[in-house]
Amino acid sequence: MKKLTDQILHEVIQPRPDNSFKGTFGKVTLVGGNRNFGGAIIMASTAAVCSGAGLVTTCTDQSNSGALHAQLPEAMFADFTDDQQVASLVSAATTVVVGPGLGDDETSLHILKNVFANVSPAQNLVIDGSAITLMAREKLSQPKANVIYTPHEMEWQRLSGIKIGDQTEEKNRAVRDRLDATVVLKKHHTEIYTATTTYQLPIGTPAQAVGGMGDTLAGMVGGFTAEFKDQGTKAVLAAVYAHSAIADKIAESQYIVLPHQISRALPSFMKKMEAAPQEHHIGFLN
Ligand SMILES: NC(=O)C1=CN([C@@H]2O[C@H](COP(=O)(O)OP(=O)(O)OC[C@H]3O[C@@H](n4cnc5c(N)ncnc54)[C@H](O)[C@@H]3O)[C@@H](O)[C@H]2O)[C@@H](O)CC1
Ligand SMILES: Nc1ncnc2c1ncn2[C@@H]1O[C@H](COP(=O)(O)OP(=O)(O)O)[C@@H](O)[C@H]1O
Ligand SMILES: [Mg+2]
Repeated sequence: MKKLTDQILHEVIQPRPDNSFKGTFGKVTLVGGNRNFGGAIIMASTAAVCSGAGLVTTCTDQSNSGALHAQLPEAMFADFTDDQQVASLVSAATTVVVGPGLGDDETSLHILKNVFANVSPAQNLVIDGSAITLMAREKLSQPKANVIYTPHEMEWQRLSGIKIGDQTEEKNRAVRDRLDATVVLKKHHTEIYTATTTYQLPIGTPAQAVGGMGDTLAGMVGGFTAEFKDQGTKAVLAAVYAHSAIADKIAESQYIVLPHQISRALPSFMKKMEAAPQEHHIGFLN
């Protein structure tokens, strides 16, 4: 297993060209957040916006609209039960993120099927949380797209059939190869399975063991893969690394890290990473 280093950040986070506009940095469409889990999709959307995606649209339960706009006026809203609107927002996206707080009832399943029916091979599709659980339970086929799964160990057990205690690199890779997708297996020292390589994240802290931490990562993967779309899988690696690097820094002075704090720290963190490597350790949160 290859250990990720902060080098990945310097490779991926490039200065923005002068001659650019929001369309240069990709569109992210996020789908999730039922009546009970609105916070999950708001956290994911916040992460996508703060990662620098050009345009972010959140397809969620109508009841979350006010909270979304109050927290994150940069995001646009769509009702996730409006099949036609979701279909066109999914088709137009650089990256689609589906699953944070989606839930696992009949409505959730219908929405997930609509998303899967409208993605195309050139798009990135981040499948997280409830969407992984639903796919496994309903035995849904994986749509043709550049698929990135972000399961925790139980979600990976459901999807892969490999029990948590048996999730070895060899077994995980065999399932990854069958899926032909990128797998971000989240835990302490998260593992990332790409087509060619297995990476391990050597950083991260138990201060991250807080609800919404994975929703935030899913939004960051969405934001990075849209903004840095030419970087391919490296954008996923950079998002995973940045998520825990920021958390480690916050955890120097806090017992726990709140997921939205990671998102809010992203713009200044990314500015430091864009700078020369020798400068990047100097207190980016100050
Ligand atoms: N504020 C919100 O709205 C939140 C909504 N959430 C959403 O709630 C839905 C259900 O997700 P959950 O993950 O809570 O529930 P799940 O039922 O999918 O997974 C939790 C179960 O997995 C087990 N488990 C084993 N290993 C684990 C590991 N390494 N990490 C996490 N759990 C592990 C736990 O003990 C528990 O029994 C998702 O759609 C998620 O996005 C959660 O993210 C929590 C916050
Ligand atoms: N002890 C830990 N050490 C490092 N990272 C952790 C630890 N516990 C949780 N995390 C990270 O927090 C996130 C949890 O994801 P997930 O369980 O999907 O959260 P949620 O669905 O509540 O948002 C993952 O990125 C995981 O790697
Ligand atoms: Mg999760």
